[in-house]
Amino acid sequence: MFPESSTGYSYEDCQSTADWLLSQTAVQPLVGIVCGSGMGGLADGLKDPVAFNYKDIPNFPQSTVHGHAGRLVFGTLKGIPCVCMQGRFHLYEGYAIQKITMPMRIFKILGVKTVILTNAAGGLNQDFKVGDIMIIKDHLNMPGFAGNNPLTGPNDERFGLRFPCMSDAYDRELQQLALDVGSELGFSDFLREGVYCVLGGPSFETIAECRMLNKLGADAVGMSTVHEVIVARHCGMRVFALSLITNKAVMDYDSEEKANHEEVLQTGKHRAEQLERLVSTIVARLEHNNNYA
Ligand SMILES: O=P(O)(O)O[C@H]1O[C@H](CO)[C@@H](O)[C@H]1O
Ligand SMILES: Nc1nc2[nH]cnc2c(=O)[nH]1
Repeated sequence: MFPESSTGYSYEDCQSTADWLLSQTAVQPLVGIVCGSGMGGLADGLKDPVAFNYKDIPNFPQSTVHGHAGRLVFGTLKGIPCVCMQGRFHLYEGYAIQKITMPMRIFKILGVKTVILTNAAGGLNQDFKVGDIMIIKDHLNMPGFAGNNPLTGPNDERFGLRFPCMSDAYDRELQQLALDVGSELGFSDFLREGVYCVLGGPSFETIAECRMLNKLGADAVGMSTVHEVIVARHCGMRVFALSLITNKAVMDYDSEEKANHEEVLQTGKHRAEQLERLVSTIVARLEHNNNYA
């Protein structure tokens, strides 16, 4: 059903990519950050950055989506060594799901303990507003229901278990930390919690689909993150993830609104500064609590 499902990268392929990166930079990252659509500015906060274009990194896929620069940036955030993906990969770009998620395994081999993922998402929860930041507490993996899971194929125990648990995918301590940090920064008015649903994309949802997803318990919908979370948890990294609500999912046949990628990128720009402060303060507190792992 998924012809490329066994053509993911081997442990040795991932190791050689990680070794190549470590031979080019002195930064040994403890935190890995993934920038969502229009949120590449998160990487601009890194001190003493060393950046690699994806096209120059052995085995790395290429970014093809506007708003995803396609660079891996190493540096420090408030003194903590970090690596940041300025651009991620999506199913709709045509990559096998194992390729989309391969950077998580590179993170693991590089020594990353905590992964922070961000995404742009449509708000299904009727209480959400454009510009809200939703702390992800759980997910609905729609491609996974259809058998497209990034762990499909032979399992290499050096990465993790054949049947990893996902009921604790989103670290509860980190969710609380984010709420605390958000409140201290005065962000409580636009900080939410909820369930993220991933679809394959690239078409946005119909009205009937949005209504269905909302009934199923999803608060936000997007086309990423969940695959990365599954692979990150499989290999034992802690995960924190958030969605920027860039548009309201259209739920009403009288609505004139139409989802579009330009609005998604614009909302990212508007919230860029607050997102950067939220993420960098969370990273700084990781050190304070000594809770990378
Ligand atoms: O999830 P990220 O990468 O933030 O991007 C989101 O924004 C794009 C649609 O505008 C889709 O790729 C969707 O997944
Ligand atoms: N699937 C999906 N992805 C998005 N990314 C940003 N907004 C949306 C949306 O409304 N739907």
